[in-house]
Amino acid sequence: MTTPGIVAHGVRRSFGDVHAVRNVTLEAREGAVTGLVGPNGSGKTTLMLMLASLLAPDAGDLRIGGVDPVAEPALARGILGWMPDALGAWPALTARETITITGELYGMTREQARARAAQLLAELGLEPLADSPARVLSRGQKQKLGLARALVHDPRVLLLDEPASGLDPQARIDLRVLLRRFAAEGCTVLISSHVLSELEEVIDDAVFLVAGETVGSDRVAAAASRVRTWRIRLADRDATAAVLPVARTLGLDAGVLPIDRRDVLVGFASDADAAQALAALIGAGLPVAEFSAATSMLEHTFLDLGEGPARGGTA
Ligand SMILES: Nc1ncnc2c1ncn2[C@@H]1O[C@H](COP(=O)(O)OP(=O)(O)OP(=O)(O)O)[C@@H](O)[C@H]1O
Repeated sequence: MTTPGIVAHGVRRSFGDVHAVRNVTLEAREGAVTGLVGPNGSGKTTLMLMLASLLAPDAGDLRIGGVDPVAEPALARGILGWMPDALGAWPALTARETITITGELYGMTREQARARAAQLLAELGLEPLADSPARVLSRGQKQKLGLARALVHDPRVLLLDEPASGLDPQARIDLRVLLRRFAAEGCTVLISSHVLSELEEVIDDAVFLVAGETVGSDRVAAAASRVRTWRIRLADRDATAAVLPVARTLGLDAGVLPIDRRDVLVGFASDADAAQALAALIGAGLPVAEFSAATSMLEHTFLDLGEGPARGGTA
């Protein structure tokens, strides 16, 4: 395999009787952000560790920027940046020292590493904490330091395990901008997250992992195309009063339409059907104040693949 970006083929890894990764085949393109989506315990971290050359697979092939992380871990580590879900770093070192030493471990001179640390501290908004020991940083600040560490040697491939957990809304937006810029420069990003709505805003592609196995594209397409629920709200009445005119206009039985707070919920098989229904409601003179999908496409697909998600919250 010589394809740049990230490639995994038939990858397996067990811990005793636990088959953490049973059969993973995926490709994450260069110049794109790929989301790794799966429920708790589905094998995401195990897979990331193997890609990061920190855990050997029992079977299968891996390539990071064309390099085999099993056969050539040092070469692979020069290409990839790895951000684990929790920063396991030296608590007594300051943020600046942490980044500088990491840079030196990647072969930079002290001067180069210091300059890079100053640049990353500024870019990630960590300057006010640059000289505080890592142990006093909040969870979100530690996440930023973990990201700085992953970026220190200017990697071409970025592996991020739950990078947004603990970040405030502004920091999440900054992370999104940074990842998009990284991809626009031709790099490869693989990112796992439980916050599907957020992931959807940053990714180009998604890979679904269920019980240690990547889900094939036809199964994903089938899940994505199943009936999806939409929220409909009328401006001049509450949901109980809206059910009847909405159902009548759409030719549905009012008795079977669920209500959620101020919204009437209606299932549509496709975006085209939803668009047609919206046109019908407006055509009937109903004051439609809201007409939106109740779940993001990613969440909808994930739910339909038969697993419960960790919705909305962070890990
Ligand atoms: N070192 C280990 N020893 C034994 N079992 C392990 C080890 N690491 C992971 N596992 C098991 O492998 C499975 C996959 O774990 P993994 O951490 O890869 O899942 P995950 O998808 O990252 O989960 P989460 O979303 O909760 O972070 C789980 O059943 C876990 O208990």
